[in-house]
Amino acid sequence: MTKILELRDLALGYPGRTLCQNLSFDIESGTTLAVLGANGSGKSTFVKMLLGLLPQLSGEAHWPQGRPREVGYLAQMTEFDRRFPIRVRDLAAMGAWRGFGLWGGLDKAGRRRVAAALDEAGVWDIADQPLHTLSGGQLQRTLFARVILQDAPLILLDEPFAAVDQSTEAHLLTIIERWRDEGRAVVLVIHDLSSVLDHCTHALLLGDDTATYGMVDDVLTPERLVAQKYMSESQASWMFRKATNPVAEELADV
Ligand SMILES: Nc1ncnc2c1ncn2[C@@H]1O[C@H](COP(=O)(O)OP(=O)(O)OP(=O)(O)O)[C@@H](O)[C@H]1O
Repeated sequence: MTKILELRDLALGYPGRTLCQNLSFDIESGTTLAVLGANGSGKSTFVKMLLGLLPQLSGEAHWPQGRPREVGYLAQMTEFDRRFPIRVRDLAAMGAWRGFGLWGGLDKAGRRRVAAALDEAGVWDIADQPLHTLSGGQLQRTLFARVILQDAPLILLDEPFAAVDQSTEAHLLTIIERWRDEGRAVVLVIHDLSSVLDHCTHALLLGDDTATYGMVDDVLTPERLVAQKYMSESQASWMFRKATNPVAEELADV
């Protein structure tokens, strides 16, 4: 595994408002980091800091291999204006703009890459549809195709499953797993604990002025989730009974 980013004693927030501090860990290639926490705990702030849109309040963020030319990014869907008058294939192709420049056109190889990304994301059949006609799930798949085309070593996804159904979520999770298998690092803000337990390697749990980082199974214990007010005791006992009891899981799937 290669270190992509080293965070040391980092404090996050805004002038006059610290959200969390003492963040010290590495983000490495071939890992999937789930960022969890209650609303307002600073998850999007953390992602925006990684993206370089916000400075940290203090501490250091160091890129041992140099800052990558491209960081893949998917913003929260609520930040996206789908009235933009372009088609599915044009939005996806924006992920490959470095290959053809801001004002240039795609060559044959570029068009093939766009088609392959749309196909992998499951939106090839609607490639010519304008954005305003898409459902939430179709738009999210198109945005995933754009991230595929960014071909970045670090990929940041802010609530990628917020407006999608179960089968779309399962499909998008396979793309995230491929990214990890290819040695990319994926950081995703996510609320669904069962997806975190099944698909992520590491977790960062943000709470009131606290942050816990580690392997998923070490961080997401029922006791900690309750202590950090992420869920109530009854929710935690239901959740973990389901996650650790295969018979209950099978019954839940019927
Ligand atoms: N530009 C800003 N200036 C000052 N405070 C901000 C700014 N942007 C966000 N905040 C505050 O910082 C806190 C954390 O916001 P953030 O969006 O990172 O939370 P979050 O964990 O992603 O929340 P959610 O789950 O609701 O998306 C919130 O209280 C928010 O109001």
